[in-house]
Amino acid sequence: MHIDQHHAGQFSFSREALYKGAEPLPAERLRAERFAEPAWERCPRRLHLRDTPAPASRGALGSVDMNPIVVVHGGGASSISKDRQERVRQGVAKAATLGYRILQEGGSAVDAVEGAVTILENDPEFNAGCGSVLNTNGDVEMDASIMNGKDLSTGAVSAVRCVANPIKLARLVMEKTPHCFLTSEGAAKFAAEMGIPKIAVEQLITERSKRNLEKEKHGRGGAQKPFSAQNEGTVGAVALDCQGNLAYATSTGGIVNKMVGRVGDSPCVGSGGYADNNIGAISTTGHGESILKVNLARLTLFHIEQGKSVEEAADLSLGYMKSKVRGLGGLILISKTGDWVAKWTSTSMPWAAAKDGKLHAGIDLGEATITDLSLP
Ligand SMILES: NC(=O)C[C@H](N)C(=O)O
Repeated sequence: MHIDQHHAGQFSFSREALYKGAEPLPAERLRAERFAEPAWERCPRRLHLRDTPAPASRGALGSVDMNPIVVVHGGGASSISKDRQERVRQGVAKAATLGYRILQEGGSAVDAVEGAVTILENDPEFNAGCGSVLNTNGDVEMDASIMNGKDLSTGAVSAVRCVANPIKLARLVMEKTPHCFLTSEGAAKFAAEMGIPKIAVEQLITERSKRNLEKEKHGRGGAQKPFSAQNEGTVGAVALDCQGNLAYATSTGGIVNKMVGRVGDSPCVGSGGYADNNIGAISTTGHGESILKVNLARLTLFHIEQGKSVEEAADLSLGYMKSKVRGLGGLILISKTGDWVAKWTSTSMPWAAAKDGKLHAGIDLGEATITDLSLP
């Protein structure tokens, strides 16, 4: 099943309009405002965008001209069955490629992570958007968050049901409200105000998620395991744009057979992800309750601040979560200098990274392929 969702910004409100009851601004104008500056200002020295070189003064800015990078994950997992592996591989590759293309075309890190996560939410192989796991009532309740490392602005939603792309709603919370986090009915009401189409929850439910709920309820004696085979597939992305801005996005259906109203780590900034241009950007996955207890995302960035490499920081925080609360998971991380890593303590974690025209990807430990990015 595939859901075609109009861009959430089709009919958006400006912040002022939202609070003064004014007319909505057409998406075209909002987009025009966002991309008002010349292409070279958005992506200096990416001269394939426009042949006019940037004035010399632009080059004096310290934070511009970074090599763009996008890294995505498709969730820490116990194992991924052979028949799904190829589809999962293609899903993360497609998301990383699209995110990278957004950056190459002058989009921001926030645009890239939103775009990449939207692709994964629309892919029923992953536990986010269409394909989300089911709660104990057989219903979908989704969590998502996004953060802009430039100014630490952040938006999150939890327990949302009838939207195709929770990550787009999280971005609207970030950009169109004075708040950071909306939940349940409040989030649904806001989605309606933003013109996001309401969809039937059945459109998000797949046969696989129904089977997984049955397995979890009956096949395992009804007990919730800390991180079972059915709890895979949360999605996330981190990006560094050519102006040196970092961002993260994470989206999930949570864990199978969860209690109604359970909120995991993914929408909680500091646990499900974090982005700060002065440090790095990270998106996490795994057993949500464990991730929340150790604030996995911010803990990892703390190690970077202490001078650790991206590998060391990932090993330290994932190791701490394992030893302290016996929690398994994974993460993707880009430092402000453009070092990146994908690491996990679960059995596997599908991931893909796009940088320098190359696509790196893998699922299992020790597996990494490098291919040329197929860009138009
Ligand atoms: N697969 C996952 O990453 C699950 C997610 N962290 C949650 O607990 O909600």
